Amino acid sequence: MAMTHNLRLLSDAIVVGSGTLVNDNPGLNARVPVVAPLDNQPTPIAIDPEYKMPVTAKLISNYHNGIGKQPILLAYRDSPKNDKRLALEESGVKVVDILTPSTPLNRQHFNTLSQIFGFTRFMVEGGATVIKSILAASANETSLSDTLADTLVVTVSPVLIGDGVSVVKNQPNNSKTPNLHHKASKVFGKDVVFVANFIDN
Ligand SMILES: NC(=O)C1=CN([C@@H]2O[C@H](COP(=O)(O)OP(=O)(O)OC[C@H]3O[C@@H](n4cnc5c(N)ncnc54)[C@H](OP(=O)(O)O)[C@@H]3O)[C@@H](O)[C@H]2O)C=CC1
Ligand SMILES: Nc1nc(O)c(N)c(N[C@@H]2O[C@H](COP(=O)(O)O)[C@@H](O)[C@H]2O)n1
Repeated sequence: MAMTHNLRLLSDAIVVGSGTLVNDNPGLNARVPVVAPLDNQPTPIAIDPEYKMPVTAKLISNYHNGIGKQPILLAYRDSPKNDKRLALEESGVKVVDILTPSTPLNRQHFNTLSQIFGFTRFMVEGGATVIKSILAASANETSLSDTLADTLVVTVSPVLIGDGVSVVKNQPNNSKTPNLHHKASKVFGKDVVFVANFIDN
């Protein structure tokens, strides 16, 4: 986890899907091991078009406690301005309507976030659904200079969890599996971390 927190510190924004948000209630701030200064914290971004984020979410309390940046929630264009959305906005969540139903996360979404907020370094933490769409978008890019994602970091822990979660199976239609170039492997405690770059198909 120390490595994860250092990666967070190197990022402008940390992206997770609503599944991770609801299951884990993550903080997504950089704690290395103590909380890094607010100016250096990444902005948490939740892809949460159904407004599943509870107003008690750690992302929100971290913001109010000065240990995390203002959280951003990505919703659909023309999303309803319903009571839940208003409650989240009143709690301090910045809602950005840039998603389109049935459209996986893609370069355009990141370009828009860069234009609005000036982010250039995104770290996509999970979960499987979001990572699958990033891998698919990266595999379908035409050249290395265009690749949406540039680095994949995989941690393998010595824990058996049954079938686990497949990241590249059941990719969206017409998408390829990205080509990867092994960059480095390192043991951290009991975990092995693999780092790979995306290369041209
Ligand atoms: N081991 C690790 O390092 C990590 C593990 N995880 C684990 O992953 C699990 C969650 O994974 P998973 O269930 O796949 O969920 P995700 O966290 O990937 O979230 C998926 C949800 O995000 C929303 N979403 C994603 N892309 C789009 C899009 N383009 N447009 C609209 N909505 C979108 C949808 O929300 P909706 O359905 O609300 O419309 C979708 O169901 C958690 O249990 C967590 O513990 C997570 C992070 C790291
Ligand atoms: N990127 C990443 N690498 C790991 O090795 C991990 N174990 C995780 N875990 C995810 O981090 C989230 C919790 O964050 P906070 O500690 O609450 O800030 C949670 O979503 C885990 O799934 N991520």
